[in-house]
Amino acid sequence: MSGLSGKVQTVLGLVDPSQLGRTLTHEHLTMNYDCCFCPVSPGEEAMTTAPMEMKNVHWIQQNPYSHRENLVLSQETEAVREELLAFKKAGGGTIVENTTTGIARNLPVLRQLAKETEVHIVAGAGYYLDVTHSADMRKMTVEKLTDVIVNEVLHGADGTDIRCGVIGEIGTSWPITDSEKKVLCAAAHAQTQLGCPVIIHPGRNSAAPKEIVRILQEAGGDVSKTVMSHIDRTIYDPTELLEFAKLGSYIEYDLFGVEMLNYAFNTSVDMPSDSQRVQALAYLIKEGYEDKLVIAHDVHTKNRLTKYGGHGYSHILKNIVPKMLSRGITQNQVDKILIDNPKKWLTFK
Ligand SMILES: CC(=O)NCCS(=O)(=O)O
Repeated sequence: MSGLSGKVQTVLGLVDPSQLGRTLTHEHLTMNYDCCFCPVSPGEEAMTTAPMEMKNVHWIQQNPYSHRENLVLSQETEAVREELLAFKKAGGGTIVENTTTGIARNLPVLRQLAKETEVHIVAGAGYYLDVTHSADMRKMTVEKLTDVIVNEVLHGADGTDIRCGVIGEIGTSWPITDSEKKVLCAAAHAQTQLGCPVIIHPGRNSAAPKEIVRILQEAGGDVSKTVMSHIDRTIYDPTELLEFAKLGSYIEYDLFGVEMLNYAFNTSVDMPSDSQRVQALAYLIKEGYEDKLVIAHDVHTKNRLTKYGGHGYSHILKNIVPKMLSRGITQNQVDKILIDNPKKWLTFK
């Protein structure tokens, strides 16, 4: 294991796990999502470049991936700084920033935000979806990819001395591509060397999380120290959910705040509401999984910011926690989900 054992690595250095407090395990503070632009139906093209103003807010909320400017969260550092101060005031402590290579990770901005707001920020190592993999990166062997990821954690990423404290979000499509399989194996090998947390973005198919766990395990990864993201839009069937839960990863409901009729990336599924997300958490708690749940908003487009009429980074603390309590989830269970589980996951072995 590395010299990081027993610590959490933030963009400002190592901290004792007891310092983290309430933690959102999957957010973005600066990124660019151009790679996932969704074309609109004929006749609606003008909306893709419509100004981000009040009369267009509802359309953008319903079609977030079809509005060009909405995809450029990296232009909103000032608004994000204000939001982080509000998050801290609401009782928040730590944000895991999941932006990896391919969607414009910007570590100097993360370090600046952490200094200015005193929110702990943990940055992500590794690579996003296949669609963002460069020609050079595709030529790399698993061993070379492992070296890159290990280096991002031990020495710093993107030519900086700013170190990542988690591997991911590692992007996977469905079906998982060959290049993504190589990255998953590299993530598992790097995790074995470092004893570090890993977080995965599964493809949009209920079979995807299980298949990812299989690949990670075969490569020697520690699934008990891995978060499976976006379960909200991936596994709906309660029986399938329990089958997946048995595999032992953390289960992340991370689209809190998203209320959307048609989910453009997979129109065959109905995106759950926040109330349904809380019901899913209550169900998994009843089935004995309170030690394996983590939650977040996965802010990754501008419309999610309060500046644009969105819910911001404090929605969980201000609105979802009271809802959880009103639906029979105890304060002790809330604290596990927001404090204890993230702390355990983020601490290097
Ligand atoms: C940045 C990112 O990967 N967000 C996930 C969006 S999705 O709709 O849940 O796939």
